[in-house]
Amino acid sequence: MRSPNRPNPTGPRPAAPGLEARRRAADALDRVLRSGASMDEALQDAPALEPRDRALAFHILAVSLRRLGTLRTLLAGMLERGLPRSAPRLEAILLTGAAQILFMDVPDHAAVGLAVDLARSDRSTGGYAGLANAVLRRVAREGAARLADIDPLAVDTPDWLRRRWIDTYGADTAAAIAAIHAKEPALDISVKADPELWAERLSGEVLPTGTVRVLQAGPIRALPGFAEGAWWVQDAAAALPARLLGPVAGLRVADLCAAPGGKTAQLAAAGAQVTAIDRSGERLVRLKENLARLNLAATCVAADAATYQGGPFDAVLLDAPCTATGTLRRHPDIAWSKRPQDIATLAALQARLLDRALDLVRPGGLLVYSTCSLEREEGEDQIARLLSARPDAERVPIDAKDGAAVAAFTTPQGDLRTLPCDWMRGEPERSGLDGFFAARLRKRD
Ligand SMILES: C[S@@+](CC[C@H](N)C(=O)[O-])C[C@H]1O[C@@H](n2cnc3c(N)ncnc32)[C@H](O)[C@@H]1O
Repeated sequence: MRSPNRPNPTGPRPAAPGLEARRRAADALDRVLRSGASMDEALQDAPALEPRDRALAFHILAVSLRRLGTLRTLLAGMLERGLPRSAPRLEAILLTGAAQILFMDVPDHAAVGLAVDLARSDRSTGGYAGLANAVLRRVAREGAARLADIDPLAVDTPDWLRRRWIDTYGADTAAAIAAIHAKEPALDISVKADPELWAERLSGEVLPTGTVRVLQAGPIRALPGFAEGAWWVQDAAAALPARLLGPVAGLRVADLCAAPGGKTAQLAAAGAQVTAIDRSGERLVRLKENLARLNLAATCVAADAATYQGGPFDAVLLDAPCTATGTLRRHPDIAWSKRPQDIATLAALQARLLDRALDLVRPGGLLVYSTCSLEREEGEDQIARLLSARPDAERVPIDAKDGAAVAAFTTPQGDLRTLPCDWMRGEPERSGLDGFFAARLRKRD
């Protein structure tokens, strides 16, 4: 590994090991921050990387976004003249370098050396390689101590979200949500059968709701059981809404916003005849690939669910598009890409979808509505509106019959609400789950 002090040799040198993963992480961070791309979008267009390098690039990107406010505060205190305007990409190199030094298991000299190589290799940042070297060496020397003066809860959540969460859930819970966001979440998977066996094979544990939680995962496709389709990736909270439909074997079930198909897979694995509908043809391709790997079947339809003509169905699941503010543990980019006004736009779409979803249920059939949002407008308020507007809908409260672990998340109204800071189980890495809302309704006969 090159030391950051070594003189720059003339002529082309072979790329240092790990440089490509760092380049990809810095490029992706730059895209997320400057053009609002999602983490997946920012990483997917790039030419193929070795799975290990891709996993590393993803990890560096996720940590940089998770601790963005902390890293920016720290760097601002070390850049006497601020960031050079002529080299905006330098910020991404410094952020990803500092993230590796402070929050990842990367030797300081490797993180500094590779960031300097990266700066040098790009025309716009080449002139600032010395600055990158000096700043990141300072981060390595002083960063950990300076972290003590930065309140991650104040800087790593955008103001508008933090204020909303304090209003809705209270200051202590908002602080607990922000604290769990600082930690990397475990890999959660849903298994087709035999969770105990897969927990053992993957050195994981079975959670009270049946999800298997794996702490040391590495590249997902290389894990036992992936290629043979024994399981799929699904957060423990995301696995709950489909279960609220109860036994579905032999029932005709519509999954209205289905892609990439986590809930479709649950319903199909439980024996339902599933019609999986999604507006995005591209995402439906992923759903079909996922079902093929899992050897599960569903009828797939590319359509706008708000105007879809079909059914009636015995049961409908509407996992509506939302701001996804409950998923910041896994998608920290959302904190920085969503805007307050997105809530009203999505809430209007959710209301239309919910009305149509109820139309598609046969009299006496069940409808489950869910979103992975912490915002009331996308959860509790939607159901209050539907129940007051539609006399043909009644709530079927979630209770102990749904299992004690699920019933633990029930609201006073009988809906389900999980928060990222729920399920604190010792170490933060073993704790938490996505923030979800779900309600179960019956269409009156
Ligand atoms: C939260 S994701 C669904 C996740 C999925 N249920 C799962 O468990 O894997 C929302 C999905 O809604 C789709 N969508 C958005 N608007 C839609 C509409 N009007 N009709 C149908 N699908 C829509 C998006 O393409 C996206 O795939």
